[in-house]
Amino acid sequence: MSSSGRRRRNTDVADVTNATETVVADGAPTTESGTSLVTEPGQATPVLEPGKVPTVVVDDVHIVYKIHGAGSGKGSATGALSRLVSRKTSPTIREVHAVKGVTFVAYKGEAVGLIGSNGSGKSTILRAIAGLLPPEKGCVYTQGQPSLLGVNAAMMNDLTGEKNVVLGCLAMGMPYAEVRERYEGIVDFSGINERGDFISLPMRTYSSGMAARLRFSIAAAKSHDVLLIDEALATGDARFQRRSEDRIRELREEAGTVFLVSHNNTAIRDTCERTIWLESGIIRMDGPTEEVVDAYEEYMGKKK
Ligand SMILES: Nc1ncnc2c1ncn2[C@@H]1O[C@H](COP(=O)(O)OP(=O)(O)OP(=O)(O)O)[C@@H](O)[C@H]1O
Repeated sequence: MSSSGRRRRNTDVADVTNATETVVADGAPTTESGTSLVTEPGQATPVLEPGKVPTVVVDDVHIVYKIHGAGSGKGSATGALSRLVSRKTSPTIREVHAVKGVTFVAYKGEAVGLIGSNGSGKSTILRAIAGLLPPEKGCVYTQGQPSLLGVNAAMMNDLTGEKNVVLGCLAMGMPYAEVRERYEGIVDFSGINERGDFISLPMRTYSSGMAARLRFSIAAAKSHDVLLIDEALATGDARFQRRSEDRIRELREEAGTVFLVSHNNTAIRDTCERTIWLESGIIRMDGPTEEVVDAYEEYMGKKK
């Protein structure tokens, strides 16, 4: 496996194994079957861990956003004058190096929390795992098709909740007969109809919490090899959060891997046994949730 280049691949476990075998060949521990990996914090290459099945391998990933037209002074008279004088026709491109050499491996049946202060790169790494952002350098390997569930995930605001449930399920590849079968369950889980027939109203009439609940309910209706959740739990009320946490546990038992990005440390503690702490695009800590969240809370306390 090459760990450089602007590439992202979806591979099966066998491909992941083959890919990582090359990387770990020089002295890193491998399993007998060679099918699983371990990552140690700050380590540059993913390493195999015995007896586990890898579902996501993030290998020295760098993500750089390029912002076009972000040159200083753009739009102002002085900016225009300086462009005229310097004869520059195109405005400057600015780069934000959001993720800087992140390496880790996630396994089947794991729920992994992603924490860190604002702008630390959590959502960016999630989008890279989902295949929505190409790495500037490094590779992401995944088992199956990862599904990203974010509070901003696209829903058709002018369509009713009902239509969005059907479209969302079809978009996840569910056959129409199964959508009809699961429809009631999804609406019940979301609790949208608890205070009236809201499901027949356009999504634009929903509060952000209601919309997030419906999104979660649609995504959670299907088993995913890799489910990526960005803050969805933070917006629901306490009862819905408990229900979502239970569902996340079930999804993990159905053989998937769940990633949860959240500023709600209680949700992270209750849902994930492993947590990765990112700061300024770099992994600061990766380990058991209790240890990592304790260290993060101490860091945030000190920062105040
Ligand atoms: N579309 C974008 N274009 C340019 N820069 C971006 C874009 N999205 C994010 N960034 C930058 O990348 C960095 C990481 O952002 P990201 O959203 O991944 O952080 P985060 O840890 O999820 O933050 P938060 O906790 O506030 O949601 C930040 O510096 C941010 O300004």
